[in-house]
Amino acid sequence: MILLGLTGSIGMGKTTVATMFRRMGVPVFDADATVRSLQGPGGALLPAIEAAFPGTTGPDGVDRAALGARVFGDRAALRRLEAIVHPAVDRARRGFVRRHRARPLLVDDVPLLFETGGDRRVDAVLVVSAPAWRQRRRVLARPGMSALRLRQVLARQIPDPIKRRRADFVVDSGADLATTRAAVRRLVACLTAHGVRYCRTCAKSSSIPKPPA
Ligand SMILES: CC(C)(COP(=O)(O)OP(=O)(O)OC[C@H]1O[C@@H](n2cnc3c(N)ncnc32)[C@H](O)[C@@H]1O)[C@@H](O)C(=O)NCCC(=O)NCCS
Ligand SMILES: Nc1ncnc2c1ncn2[C@@H]1O[C@H](COP(=O)(O)OP(=O)(O)OP(=O)(O)O)[C@@H](O)[C@H]1O
Repeated sequence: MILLGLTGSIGMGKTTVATMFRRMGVPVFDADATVRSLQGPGGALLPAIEAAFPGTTGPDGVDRAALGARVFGDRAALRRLEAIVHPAVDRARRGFVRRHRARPLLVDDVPLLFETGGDRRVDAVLVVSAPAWRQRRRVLARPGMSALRLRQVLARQIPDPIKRRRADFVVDSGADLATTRAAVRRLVACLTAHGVRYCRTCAKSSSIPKPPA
């Protein structure tokens, strides 16, 4: 079984590509959704988070703005939060892998895969990437998003060119959805038929798209 890490910077199309994998029958573990459910109403992590960061949880779960204000900009506090959140996400992921262990390919969708060292636990990494101007246009079209907030998020993420360099595979999401879907389909077919090592060679010879870093 191959565990493929799926990542990409904000607005690059990672969620869209994760949906494409699901529709092709590939099980996808959604790390972000897992965090949200563990931190949501009645979530298993609420007592530990309240103990470490008093006043940041309530009947609706974690107050993300309040918790963000406590941890972003304070490295030690963020590490304390991660020490609560990440082991629980790892447990949920191990359960997901166990449930689907008979499948040839699983996807681990983690927005901060490289930032949190998750690339070490997967067999290969797929980065979804588009030109920066297109990313910016997509993100700024979202309600409540501003140029300042985009700058702040980008400052906390490893830059896209470095992600692409570190990736085994890159899917270009800069063109239309059909082109991206075709690239995902080629990757699924190659990985399930031949495995990671062979597909890395395919990617280099460009039958699976890997734009230059
Ligand atoms: C502090 C929280 C509640 C703030 O939530 P909020 O919805 O306001 O922001 P969101 O999660 O969308 O993060 C905004 C941006 O901050 C950055 N960021 C979030 N968590 C981290 C982190 N652990 N390390 C570095 N950057 C981070 C990302 O670039 C992200 O795009 C939330 O980010 C959180 O619980 N983070 C810690 C858990 C974690 O590491 N999650 C991600 C990986 S599993
Ligand atoms: N070829 C393409 N591939 C992927 N997404 C595309 C493409 N063309 C247009 N889009 C659009 O770009 C947007 C990408 O948003 P998406 O939520 O998938 O990104 P994301 O990387 O998950 O973002 P975030 O990290 O902020 O959650 C969607 O609205 C999607 O429809």
